[in-house]
Parts: sequence; structure tokens; C-alpha cells
Amino acid sequence: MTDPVLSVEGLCKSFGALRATDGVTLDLRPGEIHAIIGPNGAGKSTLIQQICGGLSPDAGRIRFLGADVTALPVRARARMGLARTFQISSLAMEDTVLQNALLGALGAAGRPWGFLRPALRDAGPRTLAEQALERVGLGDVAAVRTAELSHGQRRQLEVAVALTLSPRAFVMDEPMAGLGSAGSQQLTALLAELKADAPVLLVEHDMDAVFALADRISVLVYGQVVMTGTVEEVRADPRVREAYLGDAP
Ligand SMILES: Nc1ncnc2c1ncn2[C@@H]1O[C@H](COP(=O)(O)OP(=O)(O)OP(=O)(O)O)[C@@H](O)[C@H]1O
Repeated sequence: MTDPVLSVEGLCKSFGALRATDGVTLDLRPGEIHAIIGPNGAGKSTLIQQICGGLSPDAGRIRFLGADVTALPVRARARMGLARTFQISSLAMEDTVLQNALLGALGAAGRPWGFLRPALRDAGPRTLAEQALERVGLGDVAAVRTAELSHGQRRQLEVAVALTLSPRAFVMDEPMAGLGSAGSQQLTALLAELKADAPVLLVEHDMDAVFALADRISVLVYGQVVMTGTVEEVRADPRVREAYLGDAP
């Protein structure tokens, strides 16, 4: 089997007496979408924050691209290509769609942020930004002010910004939240294509999207992974149906 891109082993984080993650072990393999599902308060956000570097684990290890990144700060992990999207929108609403994508591309090129104007004429980052916008289907609205985009288009733009960083793995926190069914379907189609660029660790409450997208699903309950399996395996598991899907066993 090929080495995982990202792996966590025995990850623990407590808040007082509460074990928010309690020995979580899972991995993200090349080319896959690995969804993490679980009831409210199961520890999904706590897990994602530890993976991205915003929270230090009490115990356990995080490896990314073969390196132990457990002690690295958020920025260092991002520079290695760990792209987190969605929960905290970083878009500048008054700027155009292209300018937002360009800010990402400039960051990727390691340039100082202040030189935006000359960089707009600089073919390198600009090309990268335009390609990313085309890729997510926003090529036609590059000159539009970001505030004028629909909710779904903003999600697409956040993906484009992440793409300019040449990610090696995406970590997505509830990308479907707040989208109507048309927006969810559009974003689902985009995410299905994105895993070819880099694998996706996906925390999502929208089960239609999870079942349509996931290659593997891990179910988190009270901070513990109760199972990892394919969509079919997870749907059929009586513990999952009881604990999460709300069905009587
Ligand atoms: N900073 C914190 N201080 C104290 N308790 C916290 C903190 N962050 C999270 N918790 C608690 O840890 C548990 C796990 O929370 P977490 O947000 O990780 O769950 P979640 O699965 O992401 O939930 P949701 O689906 O509602 O977003 C919850 O009981 C929550 O109240």
C-alpha cells in the first residue's frame, strides 16, 4: 500500500475532565476523500484543529508527508501544503475574485503582501490565480467584487485560493454548511474532482454529500473512532445507525 499523506496516531485532547479526542488514529491516503462524521460534540473540530496546528495534542502524533509535524505551528504546516478551508472564511469581500485568488498565489510565491499592484501585472502569480479560478468554475466572474458572489461561489473561491497554494492535502471543515441544494450539488461535483489534485479530509454533517463523495468514512463518537469503512460498511453498521444516523438498530 502507498504511504499515507497524513496520519494521526493516538491523538488525545482533554478540556478539563472532558476527553474531546480520545486516542484517535486514522490516515489520509493519496487520491481519496476520507470523511469524518459524528454527532455534535463528538470531537471533530478538536481533531481538525490538532491536525492543522491550532491546538496541541496532550498525547499522540501527527505525520504529514512522512514528517512528524506534531510540534509545528499552523503556518509551517500550511507551507508544507496542508490546506485548510471553509470554517473560517479568509476572503476579502471588497476585493475582486481575482484579487482574492492572487493573494493566495502571492503567498505561495513567498512574496510580500504589500506589492499587490505590480504583481497584478506579474504573469507568474496572476496565471496561477487565473488557472485556479478556471478550475473551480469562476473564470467568468474574475473581475466581480467578492461581496457580490453567491454563498456557493464564495466556497468555490475558497477552494481556488487553496489551489493556488499547490496543496498536498485538503482539510475541509463543513464545506456544505449554509448552502442550498443547488450550491451543495455544485460543490460536491467540484470536490469529487479535487481529490485528483490532493486527498481530502472532510468533516461534514451533510450526509448526502458524504455518501456521494467519501471513499472512506471514520465515525467519531465521544472522541473515539468507532469505525472506519466504506460508505456501504458505515451505512450498514448497527452501532453507527444507533449512535449517529438516528435509526433504530
Ligand atoms: N476550547 C474548549 N474548551 C472547553 N471545551 C471544549 C473546547 N472546545 C471544544 N470543547 C468541547 O469538546 C467537545 C468536542 O467539541 P468539538 O467542537 O470538537 O465537537 P464537534 O464534533 O466538532 O461538534 P460539532 O459537530 O457540533 O461542531 C464538546 O463537548 C465541546 O463542548
